[in-house]
Amino acid sequence: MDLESIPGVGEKTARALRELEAPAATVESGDVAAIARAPGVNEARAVRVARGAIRRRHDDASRVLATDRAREVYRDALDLLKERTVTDYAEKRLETFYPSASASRIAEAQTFAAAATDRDPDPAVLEALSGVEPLADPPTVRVRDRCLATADAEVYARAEARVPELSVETVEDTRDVAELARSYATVIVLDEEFAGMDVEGDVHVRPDALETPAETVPERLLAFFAANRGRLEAAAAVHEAADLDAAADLDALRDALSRLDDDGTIVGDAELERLTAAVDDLDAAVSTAESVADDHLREAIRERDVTIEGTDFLSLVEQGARVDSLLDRELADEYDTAMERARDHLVDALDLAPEEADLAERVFDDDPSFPVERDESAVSRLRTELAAGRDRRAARLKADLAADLGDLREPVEDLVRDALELDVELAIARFARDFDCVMPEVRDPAGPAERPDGEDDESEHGVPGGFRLEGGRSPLLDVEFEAVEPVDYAVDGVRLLSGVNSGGKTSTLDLVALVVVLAQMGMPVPAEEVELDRFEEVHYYAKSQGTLDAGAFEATLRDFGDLVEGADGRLVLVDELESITEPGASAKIIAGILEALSDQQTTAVFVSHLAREIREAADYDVAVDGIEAVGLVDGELRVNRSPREGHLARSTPELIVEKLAEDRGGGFYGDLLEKF
Ligand SMILES: Nc1ncnc2c1ncn2[C@@H]1O[C@H](COP(=O)(O)OP(=O)(O)OP(=O)(O)O)[C@@H](O)[C@H]1O
Repeated sequence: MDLESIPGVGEKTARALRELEAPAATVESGDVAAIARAPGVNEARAVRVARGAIRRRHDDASRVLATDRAREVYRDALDLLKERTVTDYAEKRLETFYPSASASRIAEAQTFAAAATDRDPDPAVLEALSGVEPLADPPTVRVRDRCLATADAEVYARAEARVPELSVETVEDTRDVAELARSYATVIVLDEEFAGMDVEGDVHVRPDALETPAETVPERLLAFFAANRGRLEAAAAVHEAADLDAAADLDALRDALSRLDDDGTIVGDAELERLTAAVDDLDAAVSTAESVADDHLREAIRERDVTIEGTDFLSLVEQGARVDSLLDRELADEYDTAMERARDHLVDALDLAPEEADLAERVFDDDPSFPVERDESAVSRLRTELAAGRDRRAARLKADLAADLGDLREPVEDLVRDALELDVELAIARFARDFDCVMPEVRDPAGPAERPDGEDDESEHGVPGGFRLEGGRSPLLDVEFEAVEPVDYAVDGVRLLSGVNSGGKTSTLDLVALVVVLAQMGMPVPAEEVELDRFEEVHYYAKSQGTLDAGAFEATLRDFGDLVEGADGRLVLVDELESITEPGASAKIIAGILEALSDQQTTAVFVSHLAREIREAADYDVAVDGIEAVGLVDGELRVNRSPREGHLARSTPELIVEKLAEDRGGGFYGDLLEKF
């Protein structure tokens, strides 16, 4: 696959991605953590790469978010979802969902989101998720008692690259190998031609050693699993709590992890522990054994009358003969007992096996002496034997464990990824529950032939183009979600939206934008029912803060000039454009924009307080909807939040004048009311 054909992937990123084990599959998987393992590719870039891969898959060059405010709404939508994740992974992964104008992309994302909303966001699962993170590669462990050897320069280079844990040595002949065998406990020769050589030491000829790293450097697997223990245990717990099918055998995984220490060494093997302790305690145990023997002898001597014959006494004095000979003769039995006790102590204290006990016997020889003396060379032999036993056992256990872990290595990648992906799904599920969402119906927009100008095209759903939402409630309002009043609104074509102050006009535009953006991301939307055309672009303009100076005004007019050019398939939402300049000019400008848009397949809502003036300035019959006040209650307006179609809502001042006129029975207020 040509990675550079992914939108946004240049030569440099492509090169980095090629370092991944399976570049094409990884990029396509959307697994942002896996993509971010490419050197120099951070998470933000990984998200862009994953999105680029989605775009390429769907041949989707759409740029739905056409204005700053539209992009803000997307950020808000994303935040609502991201707030409901547990893991960083899921936060990043959610960013791969973008509002698209591609039918197949929206359908794909909808399938994912629909399955996600069926998930149960059980607190136990969320709790377990808190420990899950993408698997990490621990730093390379250096193994110093083993080396690789080869006579071939190419093999040498390959070995260095593939097995950085071991030294790679160059050998020319068997003599060189023998030399290495004296410095390393194990030598692995990579060249076939050395097969059958007769060299002393632990030397193996294994031409496949580079292809079987689990055997060659079991330490690598052990270090990987040790470093990722917490994440793996958490991922296993997530699968159990969520009752998910696990990609790896969880019992086997737990068993393997229980045999592994955090530093990558083996634990839980009684024999290895015995041998390790025996080596460590050998010196202390021999000293204690000496004391045991000495104590016994001291006691025995103290209680004994020893008669020395004159000749013996003479030889003691004259020839410097040792008292040991006396000991031997006089206390032979006691000495034997003392030695036996010393040996027994050694065997007991070190928990020695029978063949080791034979070696231990020799630590205390039969030559009597007082105090008792160990045979250093026997101690050293025993130590060598025990250490060799320990190392052999450790190596075998490591190899066994590595074989078990080798079988788990790939499945655990899936295990962790599935747990992390579950977090993505649960965030969507929680979003859908928290805001009573529904899956919207995103329709193919009718082409010009199907929607002839000026005629209503009643589609098979009974609704013309544009959008129709029922019971929409925006989670972005400044009131508690429970207090948000549902809004129904359907728009086909170009509309002016009038309404009382603070009636909810801006909030309605926000709701429409949010619903459309979420819908085209493939996500559920906060409403009871929603149908919409698939929009090519969303142009949302927020209310400008005050009148613009000449330069900014010109720039804004240019924006709208561009907007009305080829506006087919666009959703245009504009909030109080009149605030950019003085009201008379504003009404004319808005009327002109509406005219231009009404000739096209555009869905537009312009919020304005100048609906009447705009209508007068326009040379076609501008459709006006209104958010109307139901009345004034205790000085506060009660409004119906759902815009009424074809209704110019009265303004707040008009409503207040009307109330005064009613209260006072006409008069000045009655005359004033006439003017509206
Ligand atoms: N659907 C709703 N449910 C509950 N409260 C709402 C709803 N819509 C709007 N509001 C409340 O009304 C306030 C004003 O809404 P908004 O700013 O949308 O009104 P507006 O008609 O655009 O006002 P203005 O004419 O002053 O620009 C919001 O801040 C919110 O508190």
